[in-house]
Amino acid sequence: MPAQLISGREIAATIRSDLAERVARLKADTGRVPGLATVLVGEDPASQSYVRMKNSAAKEAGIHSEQITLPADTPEAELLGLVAGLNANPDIHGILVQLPLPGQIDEQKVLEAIDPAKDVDGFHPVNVGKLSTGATDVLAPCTPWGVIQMLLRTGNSPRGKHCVVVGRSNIVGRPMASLLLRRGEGGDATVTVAHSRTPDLGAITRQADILIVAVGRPDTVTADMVRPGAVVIDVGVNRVDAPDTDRGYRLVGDVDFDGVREVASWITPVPGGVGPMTITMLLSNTVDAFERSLER
Ligand SMILES: NC(=O)C1=CN([C@@H]2O[C@H](COP(=O)(O)OP(=O)(O)OC[C@H]3O[C@@H](n4cnc5c(N)ncnc54)[C@H](OP(=O)(O)O)[C@@H]3O)[C@@H](O)[C@H]2O)C=CC1
Ligand SMILES: Nc1nc(=O)c2c([nH]1)NC[C@@H]1CN(c3ccc(C(=O)N[C@@H](CCC(=O)O)C(=O)O)cc3)C=[N+]21
Ligand SMILES: [Mg+2]
Repeated sequence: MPAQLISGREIAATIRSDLAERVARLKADTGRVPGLATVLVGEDPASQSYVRMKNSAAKEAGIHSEQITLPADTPEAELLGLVAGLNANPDIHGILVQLPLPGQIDEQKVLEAIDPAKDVDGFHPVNVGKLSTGATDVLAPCTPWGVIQMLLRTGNSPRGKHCVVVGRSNIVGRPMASLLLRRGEGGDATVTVAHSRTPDLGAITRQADILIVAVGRPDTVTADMVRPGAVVIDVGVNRVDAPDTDRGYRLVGDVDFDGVREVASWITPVPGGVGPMTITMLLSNTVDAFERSLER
C-alpha cells in the first residue's frame, strides 16, 4: 500500500483559519492587529515570490503586512538602519529579512540587529540559544516548527521515535534537531543529524522512524534508503527545468517521491508539503509576538 499523503496545504489552511479568528478576537479586544514587515534585498525571482506569498497570507489572516524591497546594491548600514526603524515601530511585531542577502551584507550582523522579540524567523542568536537549551517560550524557526505541526496533526508524534535529520543548516537542519530534542509535546525524540560528510547516508537514514530531509538536491533519498513504514518529510524545494510547462520549471523535493511513497507509511509532497507550513508558522509567530507585546 502506498504511503498516506501529508498535505501541508490542508493543514496550513486549517491553522490559517484558526489564526484569522485569533486575530479578529485580538482586534476586538485591543483595537489593534499584529504587524509583519518583510524585507527583501535584490531581485531574485524565487525570493520575490516567497515574500509575495508571505505578505498575501498575512493579509488574508488579518495581519497588517508591509513589504520593503531594496536594491541589490544596498549598503549594509542602510539595511541596519531600516531594521532599527522597524524595531522601534510599535505597529510592527514581526520582522523577516529574506535570506540569502547579497555579498556586501553580513547576514549574521543583520540577524543580530533584529529585536529578538520581533524575530519571527527565530534566527537571532538569543532565540537560537534559547531553543537549543530547550526553552519552550521562544519564537521557533518557521520551517522546522511547521514540520513538528505536520507530525502532530497526523498522529505521528516524535516522542520516543528515532528521527534522522539530513542537513545541518541554521535555517532548517539544526533548529529541526533542537525542536525534536526538546522535552514535551512535539519533542522527546532520539535525534541523529547527517550531512554531506556522512559517509554512508543510507545506513543512517534506514534507521529512521521519522526521516526529515533538508539538503537542496533532488533524489538525495531513494526507496532503498528508507525503512518500510517510516514517515518521510521532504523539506527540499528544487527548481528543475521543464520546457513543456508555462513557467519553464517544476518543483521537486530532495526525496524520490514516486519510489519512496511505495515504502513509507506517510510522506509529504512537493509542492504542497512543508512550504505552505513555513508561511503559516511565520503568521503564527507574528501573532504570538503581538500577544507577548501586549503582556509587556
Ligand atoms: N519548504 C520550505 O519551507 C523550505 C525549504 N527549503 C529547502 O530545503 C533545502 C535545504 O535548505 P537549507 O537547509 O537552507 O540548505 P543549505 O544548503 O544551507 O544546507 C544543506 C545541508 O545539506 C547537506 N548536504 C548537502 N549535500 C548532501 C548530501 N549529498 N548528503 C547529505 N547531506 C548533504 C549540507 O551539508 P554540509 O553542512 O556538510 O554542507 C547542509 O548541511 C533546499 O532545497 C531549500 O530550498 C529551505 C527553507 C525552507
Ligand atoms: N529569512 C528567511 N526566512 C525563510 O523562511 C526563508 C528565507 N529567508 N529564505 C528562503 C527560504 C525558503 N522558504 C520557503 C517558504 C515557502 C515555500 C513554499 O511555500 N513553497 C511552495 C511552492 C512555492 C512555489 O510555487 O514556488 C510549496 O512547497 O508548496 C518554499 C520555501 C522560506 N525561506
Ligand atoms: Mg551574504
